[in-house]
Amino acid sequence: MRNLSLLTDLYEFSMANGFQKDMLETRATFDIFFRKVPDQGSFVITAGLQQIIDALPFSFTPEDIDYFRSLHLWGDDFLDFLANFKFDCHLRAIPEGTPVFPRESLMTVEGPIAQAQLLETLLLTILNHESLIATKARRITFAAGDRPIMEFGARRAQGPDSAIYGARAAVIGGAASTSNVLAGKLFNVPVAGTMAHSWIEAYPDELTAFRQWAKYYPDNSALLVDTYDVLSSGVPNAITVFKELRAKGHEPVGIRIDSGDIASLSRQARKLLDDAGFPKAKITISNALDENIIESLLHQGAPIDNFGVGEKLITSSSSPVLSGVYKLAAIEEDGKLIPKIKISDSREKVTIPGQKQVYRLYRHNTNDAFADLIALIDEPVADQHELNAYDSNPLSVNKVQKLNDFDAVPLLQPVDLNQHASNPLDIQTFSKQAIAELPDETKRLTNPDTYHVYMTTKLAELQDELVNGN
Ligand SMILES: Nc1ncnc2c1ncn2[C@@H]1O[C@H](COP(=O)(O)OP(=O)(O)OP(=O)(O)O)[C@@H](O)[C@H]1O
Ligand SMILES: O=P(O)(O)OC[C@H]1O[C@H](OP(=O)(O)OP(=O)(O)O)[C@H](O)[C@@H]1O
Ligand SMILES: O=C(O)c1cccnc1
Repeated sequence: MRNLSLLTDLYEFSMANGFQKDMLETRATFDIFFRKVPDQGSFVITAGLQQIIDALPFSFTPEDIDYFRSLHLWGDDFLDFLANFKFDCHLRAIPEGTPVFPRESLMTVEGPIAQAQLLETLLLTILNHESLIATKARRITFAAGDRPIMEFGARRAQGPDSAIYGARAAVIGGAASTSNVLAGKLFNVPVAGTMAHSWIEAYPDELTAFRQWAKYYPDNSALLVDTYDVLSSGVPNAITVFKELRAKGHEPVGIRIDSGDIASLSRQARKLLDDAGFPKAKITISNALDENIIESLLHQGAPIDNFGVGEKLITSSSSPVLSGVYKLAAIEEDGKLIPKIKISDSREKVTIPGQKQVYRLYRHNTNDAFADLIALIDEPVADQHELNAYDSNPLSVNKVQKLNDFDAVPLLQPVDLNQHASNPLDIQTFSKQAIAELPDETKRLTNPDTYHVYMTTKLAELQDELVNGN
């Protein structure tokens, strides 16, 4: 694992330098949350916790300290502090794969303020990226239904890290496999793929190219049929090779189409394959696919079995930013954590103060989640079945709601920095279960219904008090 301790903005060090002088032992709590869901969806799939665990505890090497010294920004006392500090931050996080909603904390950091401040950029870059791609993958796999999505994006990702961790996040969000071999090795997820046009172009003709492929991969013969002409050349040549394979006792896998009008080509290719006696040969489609094109193709009745999805998934190109933020929620005074708030010009940006817990509320004795609730950490929410709740969205008109007959399950859990990494496919399974618990109206891709995130009365009053008292 690379040392990512310096992957932070300069101002974090500048602040830590001052904190080290003014409040060395003072502890603080920071929250990570976001305000807007990409693609106007209703929820984000959280991902990236494992990479944060891998990057911690952070520390600085003698070379790092030499580099800091060369900047001539800070004195020896701060450089000694950086060289010698013992990591003492405690993280709580909502597990990877969980659907999460605006304004609720996905992660909290509690620790000496100079250390906790230094974590901001690193935690955000990891969580924002992986959660963004897991969320996009969830949208794409939702559109595809039970048809597998192969993640094909490495070549179009914004650099190697986005390709590698994006592939992991794509699997968390629902992709069945990745074409990225390094991601396959690092995260123990399935790798899969077909062939490129270069394979076909390299041989004297398409039939020879298909035959050679079938010779080397008799049981993995997904042939790319659109190099010359799908219907007059690609599919007929594939059928010829499929017949030869079957004569030798191998069942062909199928074809891939990567251009043209996919609905019409897949329909005609299906008929040719069926008529030739290959109803089980699968049709894989690729070419700048996303959830909208996939929905449209399926709506057009295109007989597609698998989708290969690259650039629009790995870059989340339609909505390429998840703006998770890191905000101070409490700071120690006289041995107690005192809630803090950020009030800004825009009501939307007022933060929720204090050390908190996030609960998923289920209708009593069911797995039907209907809302989330943010509470102060020491409120006994899990024992209650009735309460007055305040919408955490400052723009909401129906501020107060009476909630009753619910079970509350806490979502933020302590993070063990030594915890064993889970397989992304297991996280995917967990994620699907957690999504299944949400109301169907909140899951549709277009104009999903709002899933409410409430605050307890105590928390709402605290927020009001701090807004009015400042
Ligand atoms: N029937 C269809 N309905 C909706 N979208 C389609 C359909 N057929 C293809 N598409 C999508 O339309 C977009 C453009 O397709 P087109 O074949 O013109 O792509 P292209 O990139 O120009 O082709 P090529 O890869 O040959 O250069 C792609 O994103 C493709 O997935
Ligand atoms: O379109 P994506 O969703 O990113 O899927 C991956 C693309 O990568 C390959 O294209 P290639 O690099 O050969 O370029 P092409 O667009 O000319 O096919 C493949 O044939 C897909 O079209
Ligand atoms: O295996 C494939 O078919 C593949 C892999 C990456 C990009 N495009 C296609």
